[in-house]
Amino acid sequence: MTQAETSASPRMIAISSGKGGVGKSTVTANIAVAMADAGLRVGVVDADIYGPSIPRMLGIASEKPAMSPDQKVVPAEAHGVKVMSMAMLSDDDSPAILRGPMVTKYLQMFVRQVDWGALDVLLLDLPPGTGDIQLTLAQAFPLSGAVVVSTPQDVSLKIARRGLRMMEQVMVPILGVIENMSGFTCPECGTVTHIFHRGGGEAIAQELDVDFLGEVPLDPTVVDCGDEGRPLIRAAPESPAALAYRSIAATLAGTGGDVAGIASPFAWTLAEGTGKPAPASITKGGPSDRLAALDHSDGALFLRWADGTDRRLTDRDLRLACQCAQCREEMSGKRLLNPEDVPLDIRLTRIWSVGNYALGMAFSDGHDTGIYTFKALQAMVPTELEDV
Ligand SMILES: Nc1ncnc2c1ncn2[C@@H]1O[C@H](COP(=O)(O)OP(=O)(O)OP(=O)(O)O)[C@@H](O)[C@H]1O
Repeated sequence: MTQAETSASPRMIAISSGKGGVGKSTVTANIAVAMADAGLRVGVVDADIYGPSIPRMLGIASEKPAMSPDQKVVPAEAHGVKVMSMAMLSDDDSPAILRGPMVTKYLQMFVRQVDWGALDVLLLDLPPGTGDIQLTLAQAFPLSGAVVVSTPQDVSLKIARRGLRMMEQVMVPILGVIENMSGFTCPECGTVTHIFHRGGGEAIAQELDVDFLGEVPLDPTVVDCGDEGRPLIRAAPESPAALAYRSIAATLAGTGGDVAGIASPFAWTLAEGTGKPAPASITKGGPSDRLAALDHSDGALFLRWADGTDRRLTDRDLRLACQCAQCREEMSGKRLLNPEDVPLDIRLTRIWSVGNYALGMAFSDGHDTGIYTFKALQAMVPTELEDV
C-alpha cells in the first residue's frame, strides 16, 4: 500500500540550504527521480523562485502550463516526476523582482492551485538562505520535515547549522543532512578522492542530533546532465553519485517524518462550527509539543497535546496573552494592552493553524494579529484574576 492510500495528503519535504550553489536543486531533481523509480508518486515544487532550475535539469520545455477543467494548473511531467516551477510561468528574469510576500503567495498557489492528483511525496526545492522567505515558507506549509544540503567547506557547514536551527525554531522536523560535492569522482576510473575536509556534514548531524543522509561526490558528469535535462541518476545510474542519490531517496521515502497531531492546515470558524480539526490519536509518551485535539465551550479553549496532557484557557486569558506588536512592546516585552479594555465576555471567533508550531486566533473585538506558539500555550497560566 502506498503512502497516499493511507493518508490524505502527501508527505511534504523541504530541501533547503543555508547558501546558494551547494547543489540543492540537483539533489532535489535526482532524489525525486529516484523516488519515482522506486514506485512513489512524486511532485516537485521548484520554490527557488529567484533561480528556478528544476525544469531545465529534468528537460522540461518552457511552455505555459495547461489548465484543468476545475481551473487548476496542470503540472509538467518528466522522468515520472510532476513539476511546478516559476520557470513555467514567466521569463527567466522576471521572478527576481518579486518581494517576499508575493513569493509566499505564489508558492502557496504552487501547492494548492496545482492539479497534482494523488501524490505520495511532494518535494519543495526552497530558495537558498535562512531569511524571511524561508521562514515564511516553513510556516505556510504543513511540512513533514526538512533536509539540509551542504558542501564540505567549513563556511558552508556553519551556514547549514544556521538553517537547521531555523527549522528547529518553527518546529519542522529535520530529516537529515546531505553533504554534496564531497570528494571528487575520477571520470576515468570512478574512484572518489576527498579533496576537501571530509565528514563535516556528518559532524553537524551528530552535533545537532539529526540523521546524516549521505554524501554525494563531486562528479563532472552532474554538470553536463543538468545542462542536458537528463538527471545523473538516469544518465549514469551506476556512478557513485547516482548510488548516493538513490540511497538518500530510499532513506527519505522510508523515514516517518509524518507530523503527529491534528492535520493542518485548518481554519475553524467557531460561530459557524466549520473547519474544526478532527482529533488525532494520542500515544503515551508521544510528543508533548504537538496538538492532538482542540475544543471550545463556555468561553474557554480546550487543548490536548499528543502526549495526552491537556489545558483549558479562557478566551479572555488568550486575548490578554497576545504577543503581537500592537499588544506587546517588542523590545521590552511590556504589555501595551490595558486589561480594562478587554471585555469580560470577549470570545474567540476563529482559530487557524500556523505551520506545525502555532495557532492564529481572532476575537470578538476584531483583533486577529496574534500568533500563539504551542510552546507559549503550554507555558500559559491563567492571568485573569490578577489582571482585572
Ligand atoms: N555532486 C555534484 N558534482 C558536480 N557538480 C555538481 C554537483 N551537484 C551540483 N553540481 C553543480 O553545481 C551547480 C549548482 O547546483 P544547483 O543549481 O543544484 O545548486 P543550488 O544549491 O540549487 O543553487 P541555487 O543557489 O541556484 O539554488 C550546478 O552547475 C550543478 O550542476
